[in-house]
Amino acid sequence: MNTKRVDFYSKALFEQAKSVIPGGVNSPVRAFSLVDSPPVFITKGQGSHIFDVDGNEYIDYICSWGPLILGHAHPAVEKEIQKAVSDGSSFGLSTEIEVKMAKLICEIVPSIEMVRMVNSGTEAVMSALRLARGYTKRQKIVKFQGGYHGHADALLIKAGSGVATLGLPDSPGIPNNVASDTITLPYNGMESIRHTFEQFGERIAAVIVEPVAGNMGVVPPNPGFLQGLREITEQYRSLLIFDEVMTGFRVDYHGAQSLYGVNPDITCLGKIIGGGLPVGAYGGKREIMEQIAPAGPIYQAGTLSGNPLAMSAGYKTLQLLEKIEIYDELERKAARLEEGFRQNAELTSVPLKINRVGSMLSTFFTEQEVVDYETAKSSDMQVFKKYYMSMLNLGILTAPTPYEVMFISAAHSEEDIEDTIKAHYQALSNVKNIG
Ligand SMILES: Cc1ncc(COP(=O)(O)O)c(C=O)c1O
Ligand SMILES: N[C@H](C=O)CCC(=O)O
Repeated sequence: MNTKRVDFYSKALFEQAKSVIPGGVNSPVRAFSLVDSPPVFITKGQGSHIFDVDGNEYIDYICSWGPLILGHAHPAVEKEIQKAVSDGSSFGLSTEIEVKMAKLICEIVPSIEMVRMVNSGTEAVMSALRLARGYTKRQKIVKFQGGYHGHADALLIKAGSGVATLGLPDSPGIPNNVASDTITLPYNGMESIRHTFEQFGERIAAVIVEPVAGNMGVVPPNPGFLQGLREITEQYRSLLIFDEVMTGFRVDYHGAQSLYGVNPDITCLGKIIGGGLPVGAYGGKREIMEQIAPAGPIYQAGTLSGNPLAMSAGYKTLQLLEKIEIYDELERKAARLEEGFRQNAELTSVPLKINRVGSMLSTFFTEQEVVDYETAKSSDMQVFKKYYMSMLNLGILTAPTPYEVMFISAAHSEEDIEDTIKAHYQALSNVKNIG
């Protein structure tokens, strides 16, 4: 671990970047704006560790915001990508690996009978909404406050992730008529869902939900919440869309839908299924999926969709994840991290709530249980900033906002976990000024 972190080159690069890239970054969460620090500029990742242009080394819990469940530069995944690229990087035509990938996803994810590959989670969700609206011939969509589903117009409303981090209201540029068809409700708030369906049920095309919320920090579904959504959508013949872009192959090999025993009509995937390359997918019941062109009339297309490099990296990743021990190991390491963090909070008397589902973990500086966006927002930002910079200076890289997740990967070693717990103790002590 680092003893003294320098950020000279990161600072200089950020200054250059700001003159040619809006805000100096290609995605807002990378700007580190909340923690008043220049962002780290990365040179390479290896296993659980990542290195920046200033020569700092960190234990990485961002893991590319979720895809790297096997860690950076996994040798078998790297080999598949190299093998694929030597035959050409894109054809814009069909390949065998796309068929293998689709078959594998249909085998693994319980509710998926057919799947269409796209290039990002945003695209997957955007296409799933069009499909839901086209299939049901209804307009309205229900989403949850603090839920993030990418940056499609219809869903960039009361969103989590970078939108919450920057404290932005709903984004300018979204047509009023689009926004007016999106209903936002509190996560885990079954009462308000019932009420909404009583009012608008016949006009609701779909409810979209992160089955474990991960873009306001981790917020697990209350017992019965997902089942409740399934029942009410069936009752009103609306579709239930699980956005498993983050949770798919992360909280369970078969997805959150298997973990909680609820089958949605449509599932959105991304992140892990690309093995670190750009990807997305949406899939579901045959009857619904066959509405997509050219099988049906609902149009959706993509020059790079099913890209052979992304398919090869993703296919190999899913094959490697099939070993049940991987998820047991992830659970064990994440549970140890949670336990260490709890002990540190007790020892330092820092109010801390920890939410965790499998290898997704979040900490909130609050006394309140975090069950939705309102309670997530009770996390003390000043404390977070101080804590965050201490962790970074101690060589632990986590998301620079409480509205994201710590991802534990198969590459994190016992030593990494113990080092992180020690750093956490030091960071909490700094917060209390007792260290
Ligand atoms: C749950 C969820 N859905 C959708 C997205 C959008 O995916 P992408 O960033 O690949 O467009 C993300 C992450 O960004 C996500 O966490
Ligand atoms: N929370 C986002 C996805 O999960 C983080 C990735 C991004 O927006 O850059």
